[in-house]
Amino acid sequence: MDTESTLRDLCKTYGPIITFRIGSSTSIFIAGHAVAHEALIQKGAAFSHRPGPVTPSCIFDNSYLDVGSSSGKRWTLIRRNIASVVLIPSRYKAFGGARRWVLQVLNDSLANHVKSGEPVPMLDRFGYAIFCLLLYLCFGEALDGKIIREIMETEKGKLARFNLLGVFALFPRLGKFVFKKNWNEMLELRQKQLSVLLPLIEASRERRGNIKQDKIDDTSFVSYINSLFDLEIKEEGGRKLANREIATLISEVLDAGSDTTTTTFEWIMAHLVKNPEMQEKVYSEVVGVSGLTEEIKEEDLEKMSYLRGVVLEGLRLHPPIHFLLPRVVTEDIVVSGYLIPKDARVNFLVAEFGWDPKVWKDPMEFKPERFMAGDEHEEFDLTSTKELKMMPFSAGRRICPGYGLGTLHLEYFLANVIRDYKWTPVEGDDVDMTEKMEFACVMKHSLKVNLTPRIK
Ligand code: HEM
Repeated sequence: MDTESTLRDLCKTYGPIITFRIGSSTSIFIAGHAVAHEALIQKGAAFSHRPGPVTPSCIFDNSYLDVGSSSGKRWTLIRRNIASVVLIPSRYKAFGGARRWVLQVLNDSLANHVKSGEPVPMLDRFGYAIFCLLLYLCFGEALDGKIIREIMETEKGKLARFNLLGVFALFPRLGKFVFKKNWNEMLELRQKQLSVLLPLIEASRERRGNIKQDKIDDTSFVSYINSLFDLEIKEEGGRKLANREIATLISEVLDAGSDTTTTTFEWIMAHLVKNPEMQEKVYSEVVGVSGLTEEIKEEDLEKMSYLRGVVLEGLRLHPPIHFLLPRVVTEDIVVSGYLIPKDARVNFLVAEFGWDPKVWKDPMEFKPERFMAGDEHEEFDLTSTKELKMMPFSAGRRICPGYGLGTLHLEYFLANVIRDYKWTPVEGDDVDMTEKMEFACVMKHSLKVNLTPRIK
């Protein structure tokens, strides 16, 4: 039995909050909706510090970014900045040109598969497309395919060793001694990462030259890198970020936005392949709103309530992240009657919230209708401000800054690929829904499907 299901069972037996004490350190896991809502939304300010590295790359550089947020300042600055680029809908919608380009990249690769008659490995195809898109968001331009592959390879290599990062951060000397081979592999990956990213950053910096800050209003297109060039670190005399630090931050967005979106997409496609009638419903809705061949616009997606239900249901049943980035409380606080002592590490059983039978009827079934008109979850609020029912993007001050962008990407690509192709299982393949925990919770056996173009 794995740690997560053990924790789930303990919560079922002993209540919504489980405390472990080892020596002087306290770890707390929260599974109750009301407790989590109060902790993250009402008392979120007390949960503001994070121990250990904030991102995988932080353990490499002894820089401003390295700080495990002991003052919270690093996080606040970086967090506000990323939010200013990806959280404002009118601003991320301005990346429409990039989405169209990536859709073309995806379509070309799917068309090649159809020609070859081979089943399509979904994770790989869609994963590459999302990477292209995130790199566009970071650099403000379409990068060369070879460079994209190189960056993707190093980021994947780092994420594959994600579990060891905590060890290196908490026990730097011992960790590097005991896991010497892994540490050397990580250093090699960091070198590779820098060798690709630094020249790109340098070229962007040169291009930007003396141009003053982009006119930032709600609708302007702001690439992430330009927002980083403009950041000033007040605590260090107003200095600007160094190129290595910028590489780290770009890598953070790539890691946070790629596997999460790709994995959710794969799970959703798996359900739609298993349930062809649901796939046909999505198809009819998309064609009804956008027509058979016209471009699917962002405003069209807002009219597709079944598609939205499919995406929310995918996020509920298969949240890619099962534990949040760890928190430490800054003062003794009482949450829903439970005392959480200062310095306790707190985490949340993310998946458990979406699977709770007290909140969700038939929680383990994939039912997009539960989010549609007439259902009690019709007005579902992904940010959990009023009530917490599930939290695939977390909740409160630290909610994923990419939640709007992530759902838009899922809706946009699903609408397009389902309108263009009928997706069917490979003969003899049952579509295995077994989970496997990596950086994200992925399908143990990656989805392979056959595609038939809808319009010949
Ligand atoms: C389906 C897609 C996605 C899911 C399910 C998801 C989920 C999450 C979760 C659970 C967290 C942890 C929050 C916490 O600890 O409270 C997180 C953090 C983060 N996500 Fe996402 N995410 C997605 C897509 C994206 C995208 C597209 C981007 C950016 C382009 C992004 C950027 C980030 C960043 C930068 C953080 C760290 C925030 C911080 O340090 O406070 N995510 N995400």
